[in-house]
Amino acid sequence: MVNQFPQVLTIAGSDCDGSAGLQADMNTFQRCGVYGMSVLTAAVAGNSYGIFASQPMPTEFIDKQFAVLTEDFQINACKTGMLTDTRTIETVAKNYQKHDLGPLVLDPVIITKHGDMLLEEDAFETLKEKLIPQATVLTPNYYEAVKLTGIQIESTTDALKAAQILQEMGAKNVMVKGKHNDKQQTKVTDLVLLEDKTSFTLSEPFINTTHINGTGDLLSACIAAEIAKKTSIADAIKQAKKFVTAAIADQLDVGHKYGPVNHLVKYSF
Ligand SMILES: Nc1ncnc2c1ncn2[C@@H]1O[C@H](COP(=O)(O)OP(=O)(O)O)[C@@H](O)[C@H]1O
Ligand SMILES: Cc1ncc(COP(=O)(O)OP(=O)(O)O)c(N)n1
Repeated sequence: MVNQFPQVLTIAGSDCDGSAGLQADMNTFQRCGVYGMSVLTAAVAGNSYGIFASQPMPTEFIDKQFAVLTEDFQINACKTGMLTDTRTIETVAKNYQKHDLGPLVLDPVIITKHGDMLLEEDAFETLKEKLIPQATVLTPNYYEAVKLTGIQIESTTDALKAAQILQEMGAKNVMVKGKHNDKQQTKVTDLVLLEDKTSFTLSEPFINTTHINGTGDLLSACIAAEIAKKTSIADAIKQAKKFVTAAIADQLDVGHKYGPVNHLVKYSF
C-alpha cells in the first residue's frame, strides 16, 4: 500500500552544522517515526559560534520542489522554518494554498537565540498577512511573540494576551514559548492556547547548558510529526515539549561553543 505511512514536509533552510534548520527537522522526523521530506528555502553557513553567510533559494526552484513532491507523495503535515524575506514567504503561502500539505506548524523563525537575524524586518507584515492565517499551530519564542504582537511578556497572563492576538491574526492554535535566559530560573514555562479557546501551561525544569541550538526546530518538527500520526494537537504539543526537554538534558558534546540539542537522546514516543 503506498501513501499510508505518515509523511511530513519541512519548508526550511539548511543549517550546515546540523544543529537547526532542515537537518534538525529531518533528524526529528526520523526519531518520531515518520517519513520526512524537505523544501529548501535558503542555506546558511553556520557553526556553533553563529551564522556567517546566508543564501536564499530562487522562488522558481522553491515552486519546483513543491510541484514534484506533491505530484508523488501524500503529505500529512508540514512545518516551516527559515523563510528569509517577503518573496520567499509569498512563494510558500501560495504553494500552501495550491497543494494539499495537511496541517501547517508555523515556526515564525525571526532570530536565533544568539542574535543572528533569519528573517528580514520588512517581511514581518507579510508573515502576519499571508502565513499566520494559514497556521494550524504557531510556535513563536518569547522574542518572536513580542515582535509580532507588541505585547511586553512578563507573566503567563501576558503570554495568554499575546497568544490571543496571534489567534485573532488567524492562527488556530498558539504556543508561546517562555524565556530561558536567566541562570537562576528553575522552570521554563510555555503557554498554549487551543482553537477552542482553552489554554494551559507546560513547565519543565530549566537546564543550564550551552547546548541549545535547534530547540525550536526540534519542537515544531515533533509537533508536525505527531499531527501526521493523528495525535491530537494538545497531545502533539505536550509530547514535543517532553522530547525537547530530554534532548536538552542529555548533552551531546559536539561543537566548541553553543552546541546542538541531542536528537539521539534515548526517548520513547
Ligand atoms: N535551557 C532550557 N531548559 C529547558 N527548556 C528549554 C531551554 N531552552 C529552551 N527550552 C525549551 O525548548 C523549547 C523551544 O523554545 P525556544 O528555545 O525558546 O525556541 P526557539 O529555538 O524558537 O528560540 C521550549 O519548549 C523551551 O521551553
Ligand atoms: C537554517 C536555520 N538555521 C537556524 C535556525 C534556527 O533554529 P531554531 O531552532 O528556531 O532556533 P535556535 O534554537 O537555533 O536559536 C533555523 N530555523 N533554520
